[in-house]
Amino acid sequence: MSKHYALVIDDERDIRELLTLTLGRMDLIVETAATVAEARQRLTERRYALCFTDMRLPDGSGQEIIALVAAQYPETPIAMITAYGNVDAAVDALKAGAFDFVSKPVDISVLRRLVQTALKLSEEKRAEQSNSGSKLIGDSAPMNELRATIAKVARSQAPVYIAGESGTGKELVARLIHELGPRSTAPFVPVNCGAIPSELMESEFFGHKRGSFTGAQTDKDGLFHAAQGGTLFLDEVAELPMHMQVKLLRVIQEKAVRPIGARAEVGVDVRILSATHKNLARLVELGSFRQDLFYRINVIELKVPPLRDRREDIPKLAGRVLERLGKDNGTAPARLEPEALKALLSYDFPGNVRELENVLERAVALCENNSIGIGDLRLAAGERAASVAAEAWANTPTPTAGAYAEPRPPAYAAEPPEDEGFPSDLAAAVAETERAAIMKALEATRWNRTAAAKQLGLTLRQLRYRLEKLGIE
Ligand SMILES: Nc1ncnc2c1ncn2[C@@H]1O[C@H](COP(=O)(O)OP(=O)(O)OP(=O)(O)O)[C@@H](O)[C@H]1O
Repeated sequence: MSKHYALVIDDERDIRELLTLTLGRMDLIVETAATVAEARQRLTERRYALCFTDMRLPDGSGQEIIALVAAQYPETPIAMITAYGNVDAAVDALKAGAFDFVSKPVDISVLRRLVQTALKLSEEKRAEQSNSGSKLIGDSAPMNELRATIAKVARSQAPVYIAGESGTGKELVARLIHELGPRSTAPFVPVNCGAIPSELMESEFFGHKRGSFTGAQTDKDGLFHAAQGGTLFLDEVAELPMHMQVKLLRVIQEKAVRPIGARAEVGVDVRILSATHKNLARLVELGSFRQDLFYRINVIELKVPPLRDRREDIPKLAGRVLERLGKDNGTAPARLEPEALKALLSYDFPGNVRELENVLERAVALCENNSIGIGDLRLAAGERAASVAAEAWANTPTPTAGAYAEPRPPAYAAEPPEDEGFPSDLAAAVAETERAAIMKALEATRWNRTAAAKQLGLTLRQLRYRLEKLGIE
């Protein structure tokens, strides 16, 4: 069993030594701090299985530390060391979030019991956290393997690159890596790199100073700042334009950002996770993604398998989705008729789990008597389903039709404007054309957003962004 660490915070050297000795005999590795400042520092350095703090410290109070631990390190039990008979202080400590207290002079048998309880508590908290792994549904061999890898990489601080088709659960995986790791109490900040206009990217990522460009009316913190101490998840990382790739590489190497218009750089402590449904290694070969950045973000690569490679997970996933939809609608979960389940099991799901969710949501709305028949699923014909998504991966675009090339003309023929005159409101006219094109693609694909995005030469994310912007449900 791995050893547990304990932190003893007391300005009296005798107490520190006594507790170090006693706890050491209980197989704990003890570290000490004599001030609030030192304790804060220690707490950022490691996860303690247990903490003890004195009430009065030269630069603050034990209460302060208890509140800090309760808020930021909830998995660490903390006990207050109080003067004998000081009931009020003990009660206050418990109210602030301490799990127990010990009175001076310390009684060794009381201390022993307290340590045992604390360690149990600490284990329970950890188990609770690792339970969040159950958010990832599926018991197939690839999913079990994925879960084990997630648990392993969560402990490391290395950048992880999550590869996999659209809708396979890459963002979910990124969240789990964050939640199961030591940064779980700090923010998880997801960024869709495909949805930020290129000219705003630098300011979004690094922030800006007031007046640094037209429109910069106030100081603004960037995404790196928002993720300080936590995790920044770069989704659709293949969509980063070249100039941002260079800047990002620098930030990762220097661990510092310089907001636009600022003189000095600011240090950042952020773990980088990234994902794309494209084949990033191919994009590197084609020259549209920098190799040096690829190596930096791809220290560990994690592959999320497509749903058609783990069909045995479909019934459980469908069950969970139907349960959730039932709850949302205030009804019992809809039932899948055997034929419908059979159809789901043999469908290819180019849009993976997200498509399964969409298919079921539509089916619940269409079905009668809360029972989903094969017709309610409206699955696309077999050949069409044959892996639109897999194509995005395998046929990663040639340099001319690449991620940074001009968008391809859509597969449907855009109709030339009937009137040769100028529109009186260009923005509205553009939005109208965009809406018409999107609606046409959606109807042609029976609202299969993955397939529609493909037809429009967009990523699914880009399509979703536009749907939201145009208010298309
Ligand atoms: N194994 C899973 N268990 C439960 N839900 C899942 C699983 N995989 C995916 N999902 C659900 O499917 C949806 C899509 O997942 P997510 O957004 O993580 O996919 P993605 O791979 O990041 O997609 P994209 O490439 O489009 O960004 C989400 O609602 C997510 O909760």
